[in-house]
Amino acid sequence: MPAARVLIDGPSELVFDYAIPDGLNVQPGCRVRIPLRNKLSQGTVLDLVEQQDDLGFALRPLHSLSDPEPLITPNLLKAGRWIASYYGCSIESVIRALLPEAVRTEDNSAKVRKTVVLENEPSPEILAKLQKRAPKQAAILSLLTHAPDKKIALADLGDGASASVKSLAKQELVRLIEEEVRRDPEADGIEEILPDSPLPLNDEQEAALKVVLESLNAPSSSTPSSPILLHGVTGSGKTEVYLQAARATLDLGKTVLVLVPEISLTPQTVRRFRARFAGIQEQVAVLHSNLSQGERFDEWHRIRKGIARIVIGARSAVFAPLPDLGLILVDEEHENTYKQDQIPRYHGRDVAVLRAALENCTIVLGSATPSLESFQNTLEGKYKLVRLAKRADGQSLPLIRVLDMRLEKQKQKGGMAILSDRLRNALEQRLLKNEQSILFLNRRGFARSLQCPSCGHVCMCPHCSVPLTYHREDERLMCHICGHQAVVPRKCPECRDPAIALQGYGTQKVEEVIAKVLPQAKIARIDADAMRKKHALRDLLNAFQARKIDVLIGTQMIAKGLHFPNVTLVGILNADIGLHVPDFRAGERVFQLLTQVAGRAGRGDLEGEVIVQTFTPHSPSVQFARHHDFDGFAEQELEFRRQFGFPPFAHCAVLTSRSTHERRAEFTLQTLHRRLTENPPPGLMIGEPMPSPLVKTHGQFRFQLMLRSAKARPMTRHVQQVLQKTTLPEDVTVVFDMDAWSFT
Ligand SMILES: Nc1ncnc2c1ncn2[C@@H]1O[C@H](COP(=O)(O)OP(=O)(O)OP(=O)(O)O)[C@@H](O)[C@H]1O
Ligand SMILES: [Zn+2]
Ligand SMILES: [Zn+2]
Repeated sequence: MPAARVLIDGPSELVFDYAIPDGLNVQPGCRVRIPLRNKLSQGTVLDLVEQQDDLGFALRPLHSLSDPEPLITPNLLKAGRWIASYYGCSIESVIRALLPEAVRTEDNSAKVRKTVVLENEPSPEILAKLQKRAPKQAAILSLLTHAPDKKIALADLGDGASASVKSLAKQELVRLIEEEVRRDPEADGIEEILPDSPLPLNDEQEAALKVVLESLNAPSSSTPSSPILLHGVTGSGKTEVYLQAARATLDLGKTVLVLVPEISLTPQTVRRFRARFAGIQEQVAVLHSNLSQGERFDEWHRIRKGIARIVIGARSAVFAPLPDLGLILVDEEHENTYKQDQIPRYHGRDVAVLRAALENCTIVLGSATPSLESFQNTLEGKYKLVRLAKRADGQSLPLIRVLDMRLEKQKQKGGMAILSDRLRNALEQRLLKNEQSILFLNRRGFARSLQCPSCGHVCMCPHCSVPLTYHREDERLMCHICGHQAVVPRKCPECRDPAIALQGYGTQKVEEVIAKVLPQAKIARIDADAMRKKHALRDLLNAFQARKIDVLIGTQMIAKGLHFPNVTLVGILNADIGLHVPDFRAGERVFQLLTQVAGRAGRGDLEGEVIVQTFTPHSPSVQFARHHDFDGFAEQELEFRRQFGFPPFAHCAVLTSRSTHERRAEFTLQTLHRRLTENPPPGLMIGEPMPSPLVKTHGQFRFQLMLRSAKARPMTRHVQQVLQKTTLPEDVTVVFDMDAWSFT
């Protein structure tokens, strides 16, 4: 008689075996009710195990099944185990990701959503006090004051907001109510979508589709076909290839999973899927982050039953329980939003590749700027490479001009040098011709490097070839990889200019400047603040589409997948910023960003122009982007990565300790470092414990060290073993981030 090995819900990771009562069809992945101490609890069956005869006591029988069918399919359970061991996290945390809260809680029929309502406008004194003492509460209040109807769903405030809300409620500043919601996620202001039909493909698209179809039609008995990397320049019609591949998959009676970096930032992609499959609207499920619990529950079950046959969602949708999965599409596969920055810290694209292998289905990773990880996989023959080198509408890629802001700075004599004369003239011309412009402000990275405004010199680590980070508190420069330290130079080491200093300005400032030089222009701004209001982004993009706006100013948010035929000018104000952060992917990110942003120009009948303002005009990221030369960039960047032992030639993980108590956080990491170096697996490179670039956030001090190894598993295992053997002080949290994408 097999017994059921059950993982009990809850943070304590309890796993117990239970006997299976006669007549109960219990399988791995089933949700069950079990007796625990004196009450009934819920859990998930991880495995069926042989009951041992010599236990000396009888196992307690489990009580009942919560759902007659296993909620986690065998393949997803396998993926879950892989994630737990690869990323070094608990299987419980992975099950949480696999089964959304809405699906795990038993009473999911509730059609209510917990909503936070502003009860009393906070006085400036209270706000100031909160900003110091409880910044999270202050942030919630400021969100509420700007929200429509002064209310926001609790779920939209993100993980861990409950405590802050509770405390705000105690101060009678907010109220938590349960709001009735409609269960139709579409009912909420989605505009009418006109159906469209497939476009005749051009030769390149045809060839790309053929590769996908070959994989789709491969007999299921054969070995799984390799993942396909679709490298298509901006505007080359990748989406059309996705759409036709999706259609072919449905025709085979199979289902389709579409992953996008973020639903709200890729409205046009979502809209095109809806439009193409409009006749079978109910077959498309879009997993927004703002679904209520009830909606999420409904969608999840619609997917599991095979009613929804196309699922579009961000990272976590990789766990959507689609039956008969035939095709996974990962759009903008290079995007770092695919990496989850909370436990379990999985990478959505990598899990998608794993899932495709387990389900023996086709997977396409698409991008105009593929990650070097994926690209290297094509060079090693693990992935197939398919290319779309031309724009679908026959237009050429936009002309990119690089403007040396060091000269501009001299001309403008000590000013902030936000807008060059060249860019200003170009904007004026567009206004005269009634064409539109996008101005892009790079805001990545708060941890600033030191750059000379006169000659563009950046202070670099002599050992690691990454920029040194400036620590204001103690006026030091520090390398976050090896620990090298230097004093802040009084003069630029290159040109002797004493003005070497931090630069930084925001979208608001840009808006001011533009309004001054182009008083007649209609200007709008998209940034994190503007995004907060529901539908604000969509409304703004619609207004831009309708040409009610001349100049759109924005940050990273406008870099992705937008298609506006009347945009003929894109200005990139400060191409450098992201270049000088202490992150070996900095160059890659800047290249991606410049290419993607430039790709927003000239997507209609009119030719596009891109002006890139930079203090380092000769940096490879800028130059290769300017020449639309992905291969050139990849070759040089891969050489650098290989030489210094960075991904894709090694796995890179970060171990972080944090505490409100600075010394204890530091001491803990030093202890861990000592133990890690005691008998490391061969090939493991262990960095020095260092303050994080963001040393103090949310009142916590953070220290980190970087680990690298060509082999992933031995590294994760070694760290887990050391962590298990080490008793951490109560007020210190230690986080292990495998395949880290953020080093701040
Ligand atoms: N075969 C085709 N014939 C005519 N027009 C096409 C064809 N394929 C795509 N297009 C059009 O070309 C434009 C750009 O295509 P699409 O947005 O799919 O490109 P993309 O590669 O996804 O771009 P990006 O990476 O920049 O988001 C769209 O307006 C699309 O309708
Ligand atoms: Zn200088
Ligand atoms: Zn260094």
